[in-house]
Amino acid sequence: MSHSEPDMMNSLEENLFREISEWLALWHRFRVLTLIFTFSILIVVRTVARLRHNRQKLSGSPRPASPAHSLSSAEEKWENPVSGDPVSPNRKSALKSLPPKRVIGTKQTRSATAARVNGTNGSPTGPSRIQVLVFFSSLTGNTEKSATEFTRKLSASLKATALGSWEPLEPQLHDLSYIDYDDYFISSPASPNSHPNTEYFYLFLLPTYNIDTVLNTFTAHLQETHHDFRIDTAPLSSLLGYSVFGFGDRQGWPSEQEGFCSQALEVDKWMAKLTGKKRAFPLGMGDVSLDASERLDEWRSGIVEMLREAATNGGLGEGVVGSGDALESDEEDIDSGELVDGQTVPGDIGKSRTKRRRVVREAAVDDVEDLGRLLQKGAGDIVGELPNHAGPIAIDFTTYGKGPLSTTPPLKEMVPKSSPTYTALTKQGYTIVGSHSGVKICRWTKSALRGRGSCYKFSFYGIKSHLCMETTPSLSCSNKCVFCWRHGTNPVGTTWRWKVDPPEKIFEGVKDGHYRKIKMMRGVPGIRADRFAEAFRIRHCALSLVGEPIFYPYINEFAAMLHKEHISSFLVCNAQHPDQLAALKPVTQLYVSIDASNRESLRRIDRPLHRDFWERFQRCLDILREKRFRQRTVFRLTLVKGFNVEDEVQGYADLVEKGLPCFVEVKGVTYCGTSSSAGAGLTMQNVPFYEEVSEFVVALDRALRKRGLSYGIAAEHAHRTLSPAKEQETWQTRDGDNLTLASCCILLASTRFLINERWHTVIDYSKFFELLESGKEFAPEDYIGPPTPEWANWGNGGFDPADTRVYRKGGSKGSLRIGEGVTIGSGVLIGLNEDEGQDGGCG
Ligand SMILES: Cc1cc2nc3c(=O)[nH]c(=O)nc-3n(C[C@H](O)[C@H](O)[C@H](O)COP(=O)(O)O)c2cc1C
Ligand code: SF4
Repeated sequence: MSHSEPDMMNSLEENLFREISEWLALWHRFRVLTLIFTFSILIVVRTVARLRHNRQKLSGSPRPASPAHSLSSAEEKWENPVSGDPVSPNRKSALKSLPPKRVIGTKQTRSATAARVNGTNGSPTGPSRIQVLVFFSSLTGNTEKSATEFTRKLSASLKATALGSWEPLEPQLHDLSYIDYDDYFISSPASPNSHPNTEYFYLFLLPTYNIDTVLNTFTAHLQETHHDFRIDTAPLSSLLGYSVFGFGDRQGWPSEQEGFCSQALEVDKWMAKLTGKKRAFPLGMGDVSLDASERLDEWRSGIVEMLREAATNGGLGEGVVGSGDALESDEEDIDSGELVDGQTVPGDIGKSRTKRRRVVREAAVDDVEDLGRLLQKGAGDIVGELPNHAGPIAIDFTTYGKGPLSTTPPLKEMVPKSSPTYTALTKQGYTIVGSHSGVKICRWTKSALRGRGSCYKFSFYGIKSHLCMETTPSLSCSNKCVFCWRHGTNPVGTTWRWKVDPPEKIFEGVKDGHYRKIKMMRGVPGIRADRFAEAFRIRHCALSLVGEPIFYPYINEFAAMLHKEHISSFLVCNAQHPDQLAALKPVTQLYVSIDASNRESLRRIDRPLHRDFWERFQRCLDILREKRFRQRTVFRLTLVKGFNVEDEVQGYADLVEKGLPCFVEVKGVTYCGTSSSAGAGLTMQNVPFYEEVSEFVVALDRALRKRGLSYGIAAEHAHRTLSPAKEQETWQTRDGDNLTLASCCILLASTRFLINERWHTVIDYSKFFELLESGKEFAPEDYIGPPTPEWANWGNGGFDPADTRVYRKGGSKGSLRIGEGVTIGSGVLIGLNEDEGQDGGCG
């Protein structure tokens, strides 16, 4: 039987209808699942695509035009933001398709940097180019205006400065609101292929806002980059360097603690981390309502000078912690305990000190016993040369009225470069100049550079520590004092038997050494740009470092050179060379160390080499008495408990009566923890507490009055700590270095300096030079300056309120003695050198 055509059609339609119904039923049954699945797939695909896009930005997305940047005509064409090479549109799309890139910033080693600069690492040599990038941000336009002007001036200065073989490129200005941070702050720009030796240098000009601005985003970016596990912690370490200048307003934010320039500080901190501490110049700060443009000009000059030096030396050169040496890896935060001078990190303090002591122990002591051995061994090696001076002679300071020696032994250098003494002294931070002079910056200079206080000479006499150079033209002396912080490494002797360097050589050498040390401070966190700039004009010289300055045969010529450059002179001698003291021409202030009040005590403390030491000492007091109307004279007393304090007040009063000094400075001994001091029986128990020093001064004052002598307690510089009995009153300071130090000095003055019931201990330095240059005789009263500041008067502490006292974070509440060592980490007791812990200067 066959089906008709309409039947067949019906059956087909039925089948189709059934299938559609089944599909619809299936759809209704699974539609939710299907939709979810489809959306999931779409989301995954989209996320992957976005991720790929973002990672490609690391290697090269076009940089959006910056309005400020367009000030420079050099930036018309599109460049590879990393290398700076021009990129064709085709190359751009090729860059986009690159796979995600891991960004690696290599920490530069000294040798690598040198090799890069010299082209000895296989990279092409040829003249280097310096590309300065100036980044700024601005809300109300002030910083933008300053940055534009700054860049223009910088460009002119760079063109006018001899940068050796380095070619300065036109500085580029970038507004942080418009650039892509990834282009500049994830890795250092690479040199363009056409100029493989391009060095990049970043400058930042930043205002501070306590409201949310682009700077918050920027600092967050720096912070994230530092912490990003895909990126090395110092990815910008191949920059030549960086520096930051902040604009703030002291009217609303008077101090850094209250937020002045806080965002510039923040950026400076993160950049130090990202560059591996390549802060090439200190953070500058300017008050927009007072001195911003002046400070900015100063800062610019400093930057140009630094670049000039970098060009000359082939890099930033040496620096102390945090100053441009990528190898330094300790924490940026100074409060975490950075030893500025010792290049030591907290955990290493014990180790480093131990090492230092070992070096010192290994160093042979050039003391009097060694002299014979040295002379025998090295006789005839070295003959001194004194161009323009009276030839090398063996000078015996210690014999009276003798003619020249009949036989002149061949002379040798006091501290030859090859000697262990030289090694030990340089390790301790001295710069040895010529063969017998030294210079070192003391911790107060560093402290003042950070705005954290000057030494007692500022409180008493108006000397700013960052303008002060501490030096000696003779590392040798004729005592072996128990408290000497020379670690027994210095040469001693009763006669000068060494080659004599000419004063010009010493003068130039010590200035150069001092400035070099100051320069090395440029990258230390907290250094104030204004003080840093000022520090390159020495105004004072403390001739007191170690040794005996008047031992040097040309001390008068040396002092004259200081005075010619209007550098005041404070000279400390140890009262063992009366002839030289008598022949000394006026200095700004003349000191004699009074280490004991009687013969036996002096013998025990100073361990003098001269047999007639007490007679010499007495003669020096007579000479000082004679000089008291021609220059300011000072007794410097160093109290050592158990040696020269107890029952000696009357003895000291006798000495004051004999010498009638203008001033008596009293300080407590600093324990230096060396084997020499331990060998002499000196321990921490010999270090007096602050109130013990004060009690002594009060008793001495009383004793002087009883004798009818007109003296009074004028001033103090008390970085004090109190004894455990007064522990609740204890506060601890941390001035500059990482250790909490106590330091105190109290000044008794003759009433010649009490005018209208006010002490006048400060010096009028200009007047001093004027009087000196007049050639006429003058008296100390002729160069008295303004009254001693109120805050320095006895009982007021002596800390300049304009500076910032820094309290140690989490510091122990226990009491430290003056100059006491502290126990750190592994429990090593660290002795402090006097120059680290106290007021520098010998005696
Ligand atoms: C709202 C506001 C907040 C500020 N906050 C601070 C501050 O916390 N610390 C500071 O030193 N200056 C502060 N300043 C001062 C600015 O940093 C200063 O005026 C600066 O020159 C502004 O730069 P600009 O004009 O480039 O935006 C503030 C100013 C304003 C208007
Ligand atoms: S301690 Fe001495 S060297 Fe240091 S700043 Fe004071 S005076 Fe100058």
